[in-house]
Amino acid sequence: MVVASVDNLADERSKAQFDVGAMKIVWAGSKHVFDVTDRMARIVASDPEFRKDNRTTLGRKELFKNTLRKMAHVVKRANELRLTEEEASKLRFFVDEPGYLDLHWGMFVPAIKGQGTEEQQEKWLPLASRMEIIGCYAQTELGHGSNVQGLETTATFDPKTDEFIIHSPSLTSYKWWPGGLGKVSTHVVVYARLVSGGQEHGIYGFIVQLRSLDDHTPLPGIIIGDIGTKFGSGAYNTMDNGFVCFNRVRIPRNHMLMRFCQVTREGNVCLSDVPKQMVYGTMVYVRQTIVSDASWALSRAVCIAVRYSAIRRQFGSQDRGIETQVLDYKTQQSRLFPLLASAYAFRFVGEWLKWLYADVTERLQANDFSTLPEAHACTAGLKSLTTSVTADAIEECRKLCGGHGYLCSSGLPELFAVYVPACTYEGDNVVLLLQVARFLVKTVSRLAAGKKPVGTTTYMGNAEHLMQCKSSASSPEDWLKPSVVLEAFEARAFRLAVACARDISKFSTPEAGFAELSIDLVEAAIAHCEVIVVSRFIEKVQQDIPGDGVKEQLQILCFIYALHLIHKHSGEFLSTGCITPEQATLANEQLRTLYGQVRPNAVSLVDAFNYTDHYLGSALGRYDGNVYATLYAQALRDPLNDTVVPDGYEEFIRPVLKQTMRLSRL
Ligand SMILES: CCCCCCCC/C=C\CCC/C=C/C(=O)SCCNC(=O)CCNC(=O)[C@H](O)C(C)(C)COP(=O)(O)OP(=O)(O)OC[C@H]1O[C@@H](n2cnc3c(N)ncnc32)[C@H](O)[C@@H]1OP(=O)(O)O
Ligand SMILES: Cc1cc2nc3c(=O)[nH]c(=O)nc-3n(C[C@H](O)[C@H](O)[C@H](O)COP(=O)(O)OP(=O)(O)OC[C@H]3O[C@@H](n4cnc5c(N)ncnc54)[C@H](O)[C@@H]3O)c2cc1C
Repeated sequence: MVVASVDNLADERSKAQFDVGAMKIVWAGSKHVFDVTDRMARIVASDPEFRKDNRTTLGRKELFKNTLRKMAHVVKRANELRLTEEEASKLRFFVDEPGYLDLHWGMFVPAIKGQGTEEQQEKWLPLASRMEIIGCYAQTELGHGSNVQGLETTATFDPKTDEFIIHSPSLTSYKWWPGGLGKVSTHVVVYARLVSGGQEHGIYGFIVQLRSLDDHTPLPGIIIGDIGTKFGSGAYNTMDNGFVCFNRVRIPRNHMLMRFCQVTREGNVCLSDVPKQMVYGTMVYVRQTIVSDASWALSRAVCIAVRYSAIRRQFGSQDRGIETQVLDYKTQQSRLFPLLASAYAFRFVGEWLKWLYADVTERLQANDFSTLPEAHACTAGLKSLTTSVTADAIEECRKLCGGHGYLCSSGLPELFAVYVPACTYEGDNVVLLLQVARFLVKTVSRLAAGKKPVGTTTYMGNAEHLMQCKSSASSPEDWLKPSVVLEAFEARAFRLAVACARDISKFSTPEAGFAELSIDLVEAAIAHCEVIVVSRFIEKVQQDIPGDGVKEQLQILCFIYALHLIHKHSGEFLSTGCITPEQATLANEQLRTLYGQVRPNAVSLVDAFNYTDHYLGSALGRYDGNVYATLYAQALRDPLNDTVVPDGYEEFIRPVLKQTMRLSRL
């Protein structure tokens, strides 16, 4: 059935004022990445084994088995097609189903690469890459997640046998949450308190075998299982997040990951000459990948909401003529276009963070640890900012799709349920922002001592100016000047950080001040992270960007991103005196103009994400716009529509009707 809605998207596409193909390359990062991504997405989309439209209707056991089947198929296809690591990881990505492979490749392997000695890497990495063992990452316990130093699991060295004894001393010490642990993994990197010679030496990673490689039963001393059903239908329930209790489980000494700390045959603990925080390296790595993933999740939700908003018509017609596309309503634009702009902003900051991470890793390998605090602050802060915004944005996109957004066939409820734990895992977002705040307060106090700030805090070196400057914006157009925008963001962030540092010093101890002012500190941390995102976006749009009109569109999105934040945080921009109420009004006026400019390009800007209908998984976001027929077809496929008269009629409907009839006769 061809319906009028299909034409809507073709019309929209014909209005584009830029080269969509060139934008696709910018979004992907390079022609090479585009080609790989496109090919892998199509392989997944065309393979019936990777069907996912029934996920929300399956019970937990069926759902999990279905995931196991898909994961096995991923491994088989990757081998058959002789995929490179880059290709295989894209293939897994487009399968779009959380499963043990994510933790095996995303955390177990990186933990060994980052924390293992060369010898240990030589032993374990080939086993892991051939998938002769399946691994996961167990740090969190029932009683402690955020507070890593509070972990209770012990790894006690026994010099008599040259082994570590891994032990869970209490219920609260059971490992709890690790993905892949519950039912699948054969091995785990466990984080535990190292004890040797009766003394504690801090938290380190240990490789422990969990299950027999012959029949998959748990090894002696190990009690293990799944922690139970999680939020949402389908969603993260494809993953076997698990618990494990270790009852004095013995492992060879060389199963401790010893890159940064060695325990000798005699039980002596030798720390290498590196900061102890290097043990947290896997978290830094994963946080960096989570920032990149945020732009994918956000762009996916935005793609659905933009396309549907172009299809959906409400009101505005006289005598039953054609109604207005909801995308034309300014209120819809003001909710949707900042999210579209944020998707691009996060994509670029994610790419930059990848670069930063690679740069820091290179320095660490050369024993230069100077950039470690900044890498920690950037990954923690941007992970927090981008995941919080993305989770809220997915929910906003659901509302932007009206009632149909609430249907599982819109793809949005499941996307939200899968995505929202990103605000918690790899570090609770508030806890991580407090880490950024700690870094900022330190930077401010170093400034006072005459030290020059570097990296993303370089702007703070301009302290005197940032404390005094008043924005020069005197027309809406002035808000299109990068220097005007940047100055406002930098001044707000700096003034908030300085106020926190000043107020902390009024308390009896810095710790007391930090605890009492933590609400302000979190706001200062967000403001600093927004400086990073805005300045990276501005940097991006100042580069040469090939393709007709591509740069112009990105400039529009960049200013939408910045100006919507000024609007959102106007209280802070005003109270810190960075802008006046009149300038805030001018910024808003400019924002409205920019919405008008993005409007004709909106559908093409989401087409540039190059998502397949399989990946989107949404009746509302289909490329061809055939929304209503698809909604109807999917409704008919619902298990409840298998029969016309429902199961339960005889037992539960008929007696009620009969009873009602009896009553009405009385
Ligand atoms: C579909 C395909 C997907 C593919 C992607 C695959 C990836 C899979 C993605 C998702 C699946 C979900 C998997 C989830 C896994 C997990 O959740 S694992 C568990 C993660 N847990 C956490 O993140 C815990 C959070 N807590 C901490 O990180 C720390 O405890 C802390 C909050 C940072 C506090 O640490 P601590 O108490 O030791 O520290 P402080 O006293 O506050 O600080 C001491 C100094 O150390 C500095 N510091 C802290 N952390 C780091 C670090 N990571 N790197 C460098 N430096 C660090 C801190 O700033 C202090 O410095 P200072 O003294 O100079 O101020
Ligand atoms: C889907 C999912 C997958 C996961 N996968 C893994 C995995 O593979 N491996 C693994 O080891 N772990 C995993 N985790 C666990 C995850 O890392 C932790 O849940 C996370 O680190 C948060 O810790 P928590 O649960 O202890 O939260 P808590 O720290 O208990 O947080 C509870 C509340 O307290 C607040 N809070 C805590 N400390 C402070 C503070 N200092 N100041 C102010 N507020 C504070 C938080 O903001 C939050 O609001 C996973 C979790 C989820 C949800």
